[in-house]
Amino acid sequence: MRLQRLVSLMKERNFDGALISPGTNLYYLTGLRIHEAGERLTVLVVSADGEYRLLAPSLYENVVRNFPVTFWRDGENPYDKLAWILAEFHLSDGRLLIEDTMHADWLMNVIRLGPFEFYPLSSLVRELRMRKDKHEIEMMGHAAKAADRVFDEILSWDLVGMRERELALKIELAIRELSDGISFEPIVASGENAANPHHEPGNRRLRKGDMVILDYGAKWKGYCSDITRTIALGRPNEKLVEIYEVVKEAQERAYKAVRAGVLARGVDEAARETIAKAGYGEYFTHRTGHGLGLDVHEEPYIGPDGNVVLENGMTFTIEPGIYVPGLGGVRIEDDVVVHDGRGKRLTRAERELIRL
Ligand SMILES: CSCC[C@H](N)C(=O)N1CCC[C@H]1C(=O)O
Repeated sequence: MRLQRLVSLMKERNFDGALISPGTNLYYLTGLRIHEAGERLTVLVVSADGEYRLLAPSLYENVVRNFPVTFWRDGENPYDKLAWILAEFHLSDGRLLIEDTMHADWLMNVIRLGPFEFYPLSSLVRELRMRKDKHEIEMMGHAAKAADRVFDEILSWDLVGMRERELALKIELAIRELSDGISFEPIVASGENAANPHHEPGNRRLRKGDMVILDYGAKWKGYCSDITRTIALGRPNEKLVEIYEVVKEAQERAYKAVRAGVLARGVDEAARETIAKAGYGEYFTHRTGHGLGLDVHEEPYIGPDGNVVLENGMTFTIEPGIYVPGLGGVRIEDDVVVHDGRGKRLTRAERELIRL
């Protein structure tokens, strides 16, 4: 059980306890899918002795079953109950791991409960989550397939004249039809807007001559995909067509650089060098990729500072891009798993330039 693996790591690294609020770590460790209950304190308490208990609002009485839990009702002070659980688990001081995304006001109340030293939970859980098991990779495969299928659908739509935000909504609906939901709000960046890697889709209408960046992802049983394709409408500027080929080459070289045993930054270097040699180094303004799993951005990060040694079972994106202000941009992204010592693409949509 994953919670037991966390407890072993806690013992090994001299942590006394952990407080885990709802999110992907709680889901990963327990299988509990608890939606954020806003301001109502919800937290899993884990001790290095292997005891654990969820403290949750009574709203969840019908949701949390077969799991050790203490409920609190509106009108009660949940921090009194948290203090009792901590006392029961002999956690009156010491080194506590805290979920990185815990609300600051919850944390401020926790701080008052004892002379604890706080550490980010991610410092331990990242080591577990970075290495995916067979089941997780299978789920990511499903999420990636859904993304590929959505791309094929997009190609059948009448894109010229559509507003970026309309297309983003259509993409979102198509993803929801084929999967459990979106990994993040789709990016549709057309024409000169494509020079912004995180462009928020707006009212601009797609027109002939545009290069359009489409970046979106699907979820399957909590696991994310994340794909980017750049397509041409009509006949775009020749410079952008040249840029497309450079980005495609950079993406392929980075993909080929994936090996178990190499540093993540080696993969980044392969993409960065290709783009720099073609003269566009200053226009590649972000890392080459990021780990992918229950979160759309997680370890291992594939950037110039990526010091994780790649291993079988690690999953991440490879997504170099070139962004020229006033002209536009190109990004090509696939999801990759390290399998049998090498990279294997999970997303397989067409990578040659498609002209519609
Ligand atoms: C979660 S929104 C961005 C999704 C996108 N695929 C992405 O991860 N990136 C786009 C530009 C670089 C990269 C990033 O690191 O943010």
